Amino acid sequence: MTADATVPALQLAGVACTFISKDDRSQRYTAVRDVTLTVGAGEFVSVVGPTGCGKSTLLNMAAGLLQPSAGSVQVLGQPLAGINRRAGYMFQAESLMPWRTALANVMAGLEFRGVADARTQAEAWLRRVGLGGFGDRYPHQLSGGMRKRVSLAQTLALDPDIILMDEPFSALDVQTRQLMENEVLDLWAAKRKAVLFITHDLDEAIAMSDRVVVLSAGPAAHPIGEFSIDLERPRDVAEVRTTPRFVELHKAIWDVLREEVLKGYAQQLQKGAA
Ligand SMILES: Nc1ncnc2c1ncn2[C@@H]1O[C@H](COP(=O)(O)OP(=O)(O)OP(=O)(O)O)[C@@H](O)[C@H]1O
Repeated sequence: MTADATVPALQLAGVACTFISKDDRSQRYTAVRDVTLTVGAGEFVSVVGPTGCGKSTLLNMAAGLLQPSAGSVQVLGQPLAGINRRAGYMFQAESLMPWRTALANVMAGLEFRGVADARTQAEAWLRRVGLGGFGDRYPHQLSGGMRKRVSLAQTLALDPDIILMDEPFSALDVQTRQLMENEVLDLWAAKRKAVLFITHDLDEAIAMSDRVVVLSAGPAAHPIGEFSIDLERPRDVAEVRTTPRFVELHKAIWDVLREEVLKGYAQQLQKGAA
C-alpha cells in the first residue's frame, strides 16, 4: 500500500504521557501533555527541547512502544493500536546484532517479512550507504560511523512510510556526523518518506528539516514554537550553516528555546542535588 500524500503520515492529537515517578513511586510524573504534532507525507520534522523534557517519550508514542495516557496517535489516517508497523526506527543506542555480519543484520528484517530476494536487496542497501565491500564484517569490526550506516540500511531496507529517529548520530564525531546527516538527506530526497527526528542539537535540526518544533521544559512539556525552515534543498549540512538565513532562523528558534533549556538545566541540577 502506498501512502496517500493528502493524509498526514503521523498525527499526535492532544497526547499526554504520565509515568510513575522514578524518584517517588507514590507520585506520578506527567512528562508531556497537550501535544499536537503532525508530520505530513514526505515531510522532515524535527523536535528540539531541553534535556529530559519528553522528546523520546513522544517518539516512543509514535512508535507504539508507549501508550498515551490521553489523546490519540494516528498513522496514515488510522488510529495506532500496538506497534507502529508503518514506521522504521533509528535510536541513539547501537541496534545491530553483534553475532551477525553487516549483511546479515540488514537482511534480518527482510527475511522476517518473508522477502524472497532479501540478500540482493540487503546488498543493494549496503552499497547505497557506502558499505558495499563490508557486508561480511561483524559490527565490532566496523567504526561507529559504519555501524550507523548499517543501521540506516537496516531501517530503510524495510521501506517504511515513516522514519522515527532519536538522536541517531549523537555518539559520532562532528565530521562523521555531518557526513551521515548529508547521506540521510540524500536518501530522504530520493524516497521522500515522512521523518520525525529528535535531537538536542538545534543546528542539526535546522540543517535537516522542513519544520522544527520546540518543546517546553517538563513536566507537562508541550510545543511552544514551530518554525518552517525555508532553506533551499538540496542542502549540505555544513555549508548551509554559514548562510544568513540559517543564522536568522537559528536566532529566532534559540530565542524561544533558551529559556526552556535553562529551566531544564536547573531542574537537572536540583534532581542531582536531591
Ligand atoms: N519509564 C519511565 N518511568 C518514569 N519516568 C520516565 C520514564 N521514561 C521517561 N521518564 C521521565 O520522563 C521525562 C521525559 O523523558 P524523555 O526520555 O522523553 O526526555 P528527552 O527529552 O528525550 O530526554 P533527553 O533529551 O535527555 O534524551 C524525564 O523526566 C524522564 O525521567
